[in-house]
Amino acid sequence: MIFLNINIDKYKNLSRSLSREFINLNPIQRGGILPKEAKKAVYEYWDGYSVCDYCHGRLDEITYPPIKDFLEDIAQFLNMDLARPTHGAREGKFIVMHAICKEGDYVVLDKNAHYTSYVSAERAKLNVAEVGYEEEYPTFKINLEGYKEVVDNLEDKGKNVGLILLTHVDGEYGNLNNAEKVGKFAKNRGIPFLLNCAYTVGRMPVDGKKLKADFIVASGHKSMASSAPCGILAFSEEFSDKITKTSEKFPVKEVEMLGCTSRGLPIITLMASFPYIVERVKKWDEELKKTRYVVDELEKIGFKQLGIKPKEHDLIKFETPILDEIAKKDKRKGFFFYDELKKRGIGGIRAGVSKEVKMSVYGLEWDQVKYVVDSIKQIISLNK
Ligand SMILES: Cc1ncc(COP(=O)(O)O)c(C=O)c1O
Repeated sequence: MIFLNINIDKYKNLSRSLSREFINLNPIQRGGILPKEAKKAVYEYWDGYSVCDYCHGRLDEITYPPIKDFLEDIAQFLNMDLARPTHGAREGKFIVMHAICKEGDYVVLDKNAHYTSYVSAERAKLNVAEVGYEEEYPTFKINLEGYKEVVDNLEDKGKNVGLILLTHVDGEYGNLNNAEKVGKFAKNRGIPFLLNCAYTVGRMPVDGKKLKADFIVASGHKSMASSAPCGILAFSEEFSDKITKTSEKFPVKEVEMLGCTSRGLPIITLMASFPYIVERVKKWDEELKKTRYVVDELEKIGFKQLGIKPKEHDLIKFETPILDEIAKKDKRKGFFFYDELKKRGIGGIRAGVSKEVKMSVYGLEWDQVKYVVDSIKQIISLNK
């Protein structure tokens, strides 16, 4: 038999090298840590299509577990009209682009947009046009006024702009954009507006109507304390016909959802974490205090924060010439920092990188935040 050549030992006893006892500073992972209530639900729902016990044809209509209610509640939480589960922010973006744009249309997006915004557009056979920076190094701040110029230029050339996309907070610098400004512009021009909230919904309060968003995409595993892959697409009533269009052959199934999206454990964790999320976004100011404390303290020892100052989001990117100097002398090269942090029970910093580091202390207790700062200071003073 062919499969006898497969070495299956590596699949036995899968264990995670970054153990749960570690303080994980990886910005893409800090917002996805499950509270204990959600961990308990995992035991009940870990089998395949576990949410489908009482399904009458469509995921968003399931009443037990309460997916139907949850979608109404999450829409309300985001101040949007309707919501559907997705497998993540990227799937939400693709759904919107595919449902509302025509092949060859332009998506106008910010230069800090995530790669998945570009790939979604490519998959939907759309073109992209970028809105650039007001300032490059060191803030990499997007010139929001630039949306008008880019749209005007395209329209002057007879191109159709099918969608305006803004990354609410980008994954490179953690810059928070004034979404309301872009939302108002989009409304005035009659162009649908998609706000990518992968890094905001579930971490900080987001009010879709205030920001004039027609669509909000959120990421369960990045920012809503859920297992991957899952997310939310919230949208306004105006676009519901296109987003929720049903199949001709299978009239109960929504085409853009390929019938049903998150049909098992991830959506359970998303729902089980919802009460926790509702509470934690109220503590956003405290999270910003922790973030700013880290920046202030580490700038004292030669780190330089990139992106807009003061921080309005927990993702911090530092330029770290001091680490680079040490790496040049240390036999472990750039790996010394990762190695020294690991000895102190801290993980999530990319191994081998010494010129720039990204980190987040979102959701850590103050004593843990101080421990991280003190550990980094100690590593530098002992190794330089
Ligand atoms: C700004 C931004 N958008 C989208 C994503 C992708 O999110 P998802 O995995 O939910 O598709 C990321 C991931 O890092 C991101 O930083």
